[in-house]
Formats: sequence, C-alpha cells, structure tokens
Amino acid sequence: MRRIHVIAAVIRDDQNRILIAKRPDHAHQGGLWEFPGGKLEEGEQRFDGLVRELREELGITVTQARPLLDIRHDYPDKSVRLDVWLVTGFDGEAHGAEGQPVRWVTAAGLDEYEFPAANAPVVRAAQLPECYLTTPDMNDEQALFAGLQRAKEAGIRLVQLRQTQLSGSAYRGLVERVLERFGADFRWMLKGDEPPEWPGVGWHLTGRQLRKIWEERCAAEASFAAGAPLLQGSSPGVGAVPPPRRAASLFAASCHDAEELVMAAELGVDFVTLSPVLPTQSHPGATHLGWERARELIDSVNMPVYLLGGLGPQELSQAFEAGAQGVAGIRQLWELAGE
Ligand SMILES: Nc1nc2c([nH]c(=O)n2[C@@H]2O[C@H](COP(=O)(O)OP(=O)(O)OP(=O)(O)O)[C@@H](O)[C@H]2O)c(=O)[nH]1
Ligand SMILES: [Mg+2]
Repeated sequence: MRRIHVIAAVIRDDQNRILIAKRPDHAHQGGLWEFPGGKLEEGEQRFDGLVRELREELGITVTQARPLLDIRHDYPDKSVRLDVWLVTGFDGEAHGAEGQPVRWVTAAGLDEYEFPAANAPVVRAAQLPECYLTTPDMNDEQALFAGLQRAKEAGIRLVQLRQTQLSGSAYRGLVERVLERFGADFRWMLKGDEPPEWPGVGWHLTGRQLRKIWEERCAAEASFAAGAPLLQGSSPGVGAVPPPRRAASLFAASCHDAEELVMAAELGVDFVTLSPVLPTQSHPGATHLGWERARELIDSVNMPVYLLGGLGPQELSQAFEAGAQGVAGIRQLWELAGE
C-alpha cells in the first residue's frame, strides 16, 4: 500500500493551549478529533504544505513552525506518514473554515479527547517539553533543592530524580520530601524496579531494566502460547501480558541502540532517551552515536525521543532537525539552572 504523506499541526497559542478539530463523520477516521492538516501535494515542500493546509482548514497564515514528530502508521485500509509540526506563530483568527468544530484545549486536556490510533505518540509529543533534566547525584539535599528551585525558574518542566547513590528507603524518603516541595512544579520521573507508588509520577527504566522486563515478558508470552495458565492481570489474546505501568503517569526508558528502541516501543513507553549522541565528560573515550546515526534511529521509531549525551539547550535546534523531541541532560541542564 502506498504511504500517504500527511502534514499535521500542533498549534500552540500564547496561553499554551492547543487547537484540535473534529473530523467530518464521512471522512477516514471520521468523528474523531485531529490535529489540523492534510495530504502533501505532489512536488510540494513540507513547510509549504503546512501553510496551505492551515490556510484552507483554519484561515490562518503560519509565521513560525518547526518539525515536532514524524511517524508512520498502518491502518487496515490506509498507510500514513504523519509529519507533525509545532506551530507557535500565525496570523489570523483560527476557525473551522470547512465547517468543522475546533477547540483550544490545554496540553493535559488532550487526554479527554478521542483521536485516531496513529495519534497517541503525537498527543504525547504535544504534552512533553523540549528539555528533560536528570538530577546529578548530590548528597547535599539543600543544594539539590536549591538547584531544583533554579531549574523551575529556568523553565524546566520534566525531571528525573535519579540519585544513583541512593536506593531503598533512603531514595523513597528523598522522593517524599522532593514531591512535597516540588510535586506540582515538574512532571516527575523516578527510577526503580517497580512503577512508582505515587499517583501521577512517572517511571524511567535504565537500559538494563528495559532488557530484563523485555525478556520476562517474552518468557511469559511464550508460556502463555504454550498453554500455561494466565499470569495474574493478563487477558487472553495477542500481547497477553500487559506492560507494567499505572494509568495517567509517564513511562520511559533509556535506549542506546536500535534493539533497545524496539523493546521500548513494544513495551508501550511514552518516550525514550537515546544516548550518547556526543562524547561526554563522564565517558570521554566511549563510543558515541553521532548526529547522523541518531537521526536514523529516531526515524525508525514512532515515539518522542530525547537526545542525550554531551548536549544542552544550545543543541536544541540541531536535535529538532534530527527529529527529536528535544534534549535530555544532567550537567548542561543543571548548569543552565545556575550554580
Ligand atoms: N489531518 C490529520 N490527519 C490525520 C491525523 N491522524 C491521522 O491518522 N490522520 C489521517 O491522515 C489522513 C489525512 O487526511 P485528511 O483527511 O486530513 O487530508 P486532507 O485534509 O488533504 O483532506 P481531503 O482528502 O478531504 O482533501 C487521513 O487518512 C487521516 O485519517 C491527524 O491528527 N490530523
Ligand atoms: Mg485535513
């Protein structure tokens, strides 16, 4: 089946609201909500297609936009490439120029609407920020808190509390204190062998945990296929063993190669980090992916990818060009928040 190249737009206004539109009942995936856009025409440049579609469908003229997420999805009757752009500047008042209902909703509010199946990672990309901070290991809790305060003021919104020097009850105690003070300021990601017990708090797997969970799941599926009794919590059918997660919280993994990206995608993560893109201070001699390989790997998956390793906010536009959601980091993002 020939894949149709579709340009779609996550349009964000100055109040950080996002525009969605309802597809006509008779259309493909009719009656569902969508990000405005449509088919790229023969020989048309991607940006030109974006401008044309939003003029036709919403009566606005795009003045500022960049690629956000580029994915492929196969419906039973149609294969699409959803080439999604983030539009942050436009002239005119957006309205349903083809009679379609349109609505401005908050990023979190997108969860309340029903989109075509291809859109799940697009909704995630629309909700996730450009920078993903991992806290450096710090024994001085006051310094950690001061750094988090600065990160908040610098506009960081997504943070992994890693603290490799802590585990068990010492880590849990720190989590309690951090959430009490900064629970509402960031979307939090935690490490651990189990999904976090705090509501709304996300879980970030290391590459090693990702492989382990993947192998356990493959073993469970093999024994299910061989007629073994169902594991608790699983339902019959393909992919009978559901990925371990709690609703309404993010699930992510650290990936380093194509194999780990496939595992993460099949476990249904919301996003991944991909590293190391460049040599880092902590591992100066280690092999790194480089920009070209990073771009290829991002292109091979259908989910938001943060590039990690020797990168900071200065590399954001290069990361966007490679198709990434943005950059992740410890040192550069922590230092951005000032010492
Ligand atoms: N615009 C848009 N299309 C989407 C989204 N998600 C998704 O799966 N699609 C699919 O991508 C294709 C885009 O087609 P479209 O109907 O918008 O195309 P168009 O504006 O050129 O319309 P036309 O064919 O009536 O001229 C459809 O098959 C649609 O189901 C989305 O969020 N926005
Ligand atoms: Mg359309």
